[in-house]
Amino acid sequence: MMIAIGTKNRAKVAAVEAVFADECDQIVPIAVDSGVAAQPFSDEETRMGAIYRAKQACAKAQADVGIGLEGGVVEIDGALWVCNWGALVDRNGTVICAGGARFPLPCEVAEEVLNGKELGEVMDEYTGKRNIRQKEGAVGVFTNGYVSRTDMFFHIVKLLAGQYEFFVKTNASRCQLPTT
Ligand SMILES: O=P(O)(O)OP(=O)(O)OP(=O)(O)OC[C@H]1O[C@@H](n2cnc3c(O)ncnc32)[C@H](O)[C@@H]1O
Repeated sequence: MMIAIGTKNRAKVAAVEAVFADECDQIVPIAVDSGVAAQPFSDEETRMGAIYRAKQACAKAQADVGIGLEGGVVEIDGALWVCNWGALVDRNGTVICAGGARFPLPCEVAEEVLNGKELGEVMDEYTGKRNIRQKEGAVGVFTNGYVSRTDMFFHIVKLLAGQYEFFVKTNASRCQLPTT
């Protein structure tokens, strides 16, 4: 099985490799568009970005499975929270999604993002380090190193892998509520 990941971000690639390395022949990181804003601002936009990345990666690499991982922010009760989503697609049109960790951003970071800066850029300024988005991530910084961005995406990728295995094994139908 060949898996394409819709990113070259090392924190994301490491998470996919940790889950799938033993099970597939090839894992190919490939740069693709997310199809959404560089800084997604809702769960829906972030999830759509993950799906778009997964589909693009699968098609571009002619892989069996494509995986997309996307980070975004969402406003909850007057605060700005980081949200994370993942998607797995296959050549038959199967689409599996999973949401991951959420945590609130400190005021000074949230304000910069609300003023139009990307979180990755703000995190580099805040920490005085470079490329935090490919390393511990905001989650690593604000959990004092307890949970890295790779740990966080590792959990999402396991949710994707497990759901996909269950879906293939049981051919279970997934719920699609009628839209009003
Ligand atoms: O290379 P790609 O795959 O594009 O990864 P990215 O980190 O640049 O892009 P995402 O689409 O995952 O995230 C959207 C924006 O939010 C930022 N972001 C999200 N989660 C983050 C985290 O935990 N740490 C730092 N930046 C984060 C990220 O850097 C982007 O500016």
